[in-house]
Amino acid sequence: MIQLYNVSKTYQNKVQALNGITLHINKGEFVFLVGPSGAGKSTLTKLICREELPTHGQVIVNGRSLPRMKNRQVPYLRRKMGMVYQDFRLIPNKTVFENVAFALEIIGASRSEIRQAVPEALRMVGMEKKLNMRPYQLSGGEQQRTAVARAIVNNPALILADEPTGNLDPDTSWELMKLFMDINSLGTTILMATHAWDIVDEMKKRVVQLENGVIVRDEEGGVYGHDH
Ligand SMILES: Nc1ncnc2c1ncn2[C@@H]1O[C@H](COP(=O)(O)OP(=O)(O)OP(=O)(O)O)[C@@H](O)[C@H]1O
Repeated sequence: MIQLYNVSKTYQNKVQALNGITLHINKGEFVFLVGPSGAGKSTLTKLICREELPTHGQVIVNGRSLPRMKNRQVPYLRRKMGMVYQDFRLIPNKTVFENVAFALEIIGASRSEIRQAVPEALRMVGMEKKLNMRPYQLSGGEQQRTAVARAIVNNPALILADEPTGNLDPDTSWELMKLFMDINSLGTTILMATHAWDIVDEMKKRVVQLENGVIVRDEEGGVYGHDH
């Protein structure tokens, strides 16, 4: 599903964020991306959703080469992926329902598709009773659940999550992780950058560790590591 070959990324200010990364992720995997701040985790996720382009190397997602992809094809790539961020990124003046529906509206879904898919996604994350509330009326955990509903409403093959529990307390973080596990068990591939070492240690999934822009460990059933 995701193949990176010898990928490097140097930003315009000459900071080299990634240096010769080769990584393959298969359909259905759950992969944690760990490593100290500045190691290159966010940069890696940005290359996979083509928010950034590599300076060198190849990035292939769903069989398509992203560096070669034309800008106008990017929306089609993004339809097959859902993104979840640390800061939720909900639209403040839209309700829970409208936030999730918006992900479908921008890809031209019909009203009947929206009426069917949005309540389904909200049920999956346990937000079906709060569909008329706005983000400021919700707890952090509820906001992130809404963001997860928005990420899954289009049935994506892949979810990219960048520190999704970074703003949540431990109990809420665990509830969210259970939700990600449920989504993964239905076949969705998940790549999650995180500093939540206790969650990584407990879940025993594949762990890819970055340090200074290189992969220093790639381990099935791994733990977070020693830098915490
Ligand atoms: N848009 C940018 N322009 C210039 N440098 C950047 C940019 N984005 C990231 N960097 C630099 O690239 C390096 C890797 O950053 P990145 O955000 O990928 O790390 P990270 O592992 O996600 O860190 P954190 O855990 O703190 O989120 C850092 O040195 C960072 O300052």
